[in-house]
Amino acid sequence: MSDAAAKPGDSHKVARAIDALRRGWPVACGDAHAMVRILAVETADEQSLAEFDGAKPADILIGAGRAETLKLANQREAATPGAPVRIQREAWHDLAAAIAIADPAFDLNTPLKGPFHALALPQGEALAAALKLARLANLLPAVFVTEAAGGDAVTPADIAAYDDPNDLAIAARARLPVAAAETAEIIAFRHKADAAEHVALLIGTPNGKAPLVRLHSECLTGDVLASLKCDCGPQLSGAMAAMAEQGWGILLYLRQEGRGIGLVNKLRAYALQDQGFDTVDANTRLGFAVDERDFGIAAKMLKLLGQDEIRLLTNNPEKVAGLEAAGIAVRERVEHRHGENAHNERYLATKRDRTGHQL
Ligand SMILES: Nc1nc2c(ncn2[C@@H]2O[C@H](COP(=O)(O)OP(=O)(O)OP(=O)(O)O)[C@@H](O)[C@H]2O)c(=O)[nH]1
Ligand SMILES: [Zn+2]
Repeated sequence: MSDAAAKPGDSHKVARAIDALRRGWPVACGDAHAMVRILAVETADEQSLAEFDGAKPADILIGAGRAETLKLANQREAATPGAPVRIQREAWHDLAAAIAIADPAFDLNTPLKGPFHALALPQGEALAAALKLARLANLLPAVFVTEAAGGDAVTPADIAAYDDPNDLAIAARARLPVAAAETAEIIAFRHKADAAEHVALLIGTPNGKAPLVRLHSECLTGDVLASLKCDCGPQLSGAMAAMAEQGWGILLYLRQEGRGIGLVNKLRAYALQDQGFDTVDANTRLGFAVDERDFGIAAKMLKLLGQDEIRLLTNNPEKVAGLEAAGIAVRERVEHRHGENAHNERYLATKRDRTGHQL
């Protein structure tokens, strides 16, 4: 098997695998212990599935949160919404049926009948890595899966190392006067594996004190379109105003759209919210964790800026814990409430009641 020779944490292989999944091409994933081949359900077509299936139809791998909606219990780690659940493919599971298993959008119109049979997961590590690969590709965590006999594969170790915050570096910086503050500097960061460029906006002038910091996760709908479904737009401008007023602050604009599930999946979550599910249940019904973000990236950005003691504008204790775990001392949590309206009332109530936000 050639992966014994490959260097661990091979980001080229992961990048190629992500690209392949998005294009609807099969990918081999695993190591010397267990290896599988996968094909993303969302990007498969009749022909690619027929080629992939071979003599025995490939099974379907989904996230445990989605499996719960389908009334499927996982044998392992059923409590983790993102854990893999392997469904035995039955004769009636054609591509359309597989898409209905993967995507909850049509659950209410065409309830899935089942019964579904979950299989044991002897290749658990390879299967968990396969689902992480689909998530890194911003696809639904749902893939066709079949055993692979060996050959060149992307390994769980490659995938685990792929989004390592230590691979982040400052790429460019320039003065950027903004409406909130004429004295400001923008700094762009690049990650060797990821095309998404994170940004820091330094507002005002360092004064030797712990800066006021805001971790803002990208929200195209809120930041650009002024969506009323969330509080992101007003929180963004509110953070810049607070920093300008204090004379020294750092806004981190993190390219973690939709709490890390990507724009398309966030809009799928919105469609589920139109059906009555809240923001937490919408994420888990899609097979994602409630929050897929990794605040290690933000911590690394702060360290590259020479700041390891901060005051944080947030209502989310997970942000404080995530930064502290990554070596940033959060000296103070500063409440950050902005932009409540009739459309985001339920969203904010869900944050307060179900995700521990201090609202
Ligand atoms: N998946 C998903 N993401 C959402 C939803 N609504 C907003 N978001 C995303 O949530 C992120 C905004 O989170 P933040 O502003 O960091 O808010 P927070 O984690 O609640 O914490 P604070 O605002 O700091 O208290 C953005 O990436 C949005 O795109 C939703 O219903 N589903
Ligand atoms: Zn938003």
